[in-house]
Amino acid sequence: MNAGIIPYPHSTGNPSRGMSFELGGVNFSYPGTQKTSPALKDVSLTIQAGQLIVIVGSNGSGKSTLIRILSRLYDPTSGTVQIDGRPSEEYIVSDLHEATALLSQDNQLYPLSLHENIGLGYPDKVKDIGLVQQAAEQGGAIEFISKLKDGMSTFLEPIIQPFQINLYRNKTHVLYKEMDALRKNIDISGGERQKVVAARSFMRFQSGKIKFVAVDEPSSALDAESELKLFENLIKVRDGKTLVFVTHRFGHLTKYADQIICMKDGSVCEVGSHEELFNKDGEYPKLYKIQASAFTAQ
Ligand SMILES: Nc1ncnc2c1ncn2[C@@H]1O[C@H](COP(=O)(O)OP(=O)(O)OP(=O)(O)O)[C@@H](O)[C@H]1O
Repeated sequence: MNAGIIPYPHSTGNPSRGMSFELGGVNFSYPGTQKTSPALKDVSLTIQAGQLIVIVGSNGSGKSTLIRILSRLYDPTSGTVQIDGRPSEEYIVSDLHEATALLSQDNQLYPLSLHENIGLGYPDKVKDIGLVQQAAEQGGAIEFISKLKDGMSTFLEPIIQPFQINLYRNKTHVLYKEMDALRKNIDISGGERQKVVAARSFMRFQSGKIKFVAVDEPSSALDAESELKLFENLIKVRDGKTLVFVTHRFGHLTKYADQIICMKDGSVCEVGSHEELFNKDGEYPKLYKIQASAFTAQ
């Protein structure tokens, strides 16, 4: 990856409205991949600052890869990416990452309390109980956290291995009871993990540095109602941010979108609003109708 020297945000573009993107003829193959066709093929598109974009398409069509290029986790194999009107490689990569909140299935939780896991989104304010609580609510995590005996203080995945070696056969040892309690880790579900990570993103928003929010398929872990709530809460704080959402669920998301980007086999096959795309004989109405029929079929 090319490391630039220009800080972000920069006076070019209008970062106060969110990050803008312009992709020209982007091709991308994963390093060392066995696949003969690239993950992205000749992708050209424009995302204006502050827009709400929804990316749809069938499995393997390149949605997550596009998000990774926009988030500058990878540079294209060929083609150009402009951010706020400048080649993306001119910027300091860590600055771009600091201005980006990426919410995906890959997100990590740490062996810390739930409070700390959320507060880490904005370390300067980790001790601000009210702010962390608010982020937990916005991420949709507060409901399940309030049902835990220790609430926000619940510790996730404690690392006990190094301490238990001399204890596990000695049940009378004074520390055995402590160790036994620790061993009963709080194991939270995939959807609950996603909500904690979402809460951490809302905490990051408090820093005022986030200009681009990418949400990659929370629906694989979140139920429909939780996804809708997360989406509504993101909409409430979207001011000054560009929001890109990848989803397999159509409806509320796609109807709100300024632009829907529909992908097929690594290429962008259609771009437009729900109304524009729905009335054409293309991939979008096909995917939409397949999904609708799954709910209406007897
Ligand atoms: N880390 C990786 N290494 C190699 N190939 C990858 C990697 N991630 C994705 N691919 C390949 O790149 C192509 C596009 O994948 P991508 O994950 O972007 O699709 P997607 O539209 O997000 O799919 P899905 O809806 O299944 O999540 C696929 O052929 C996939 O197998």
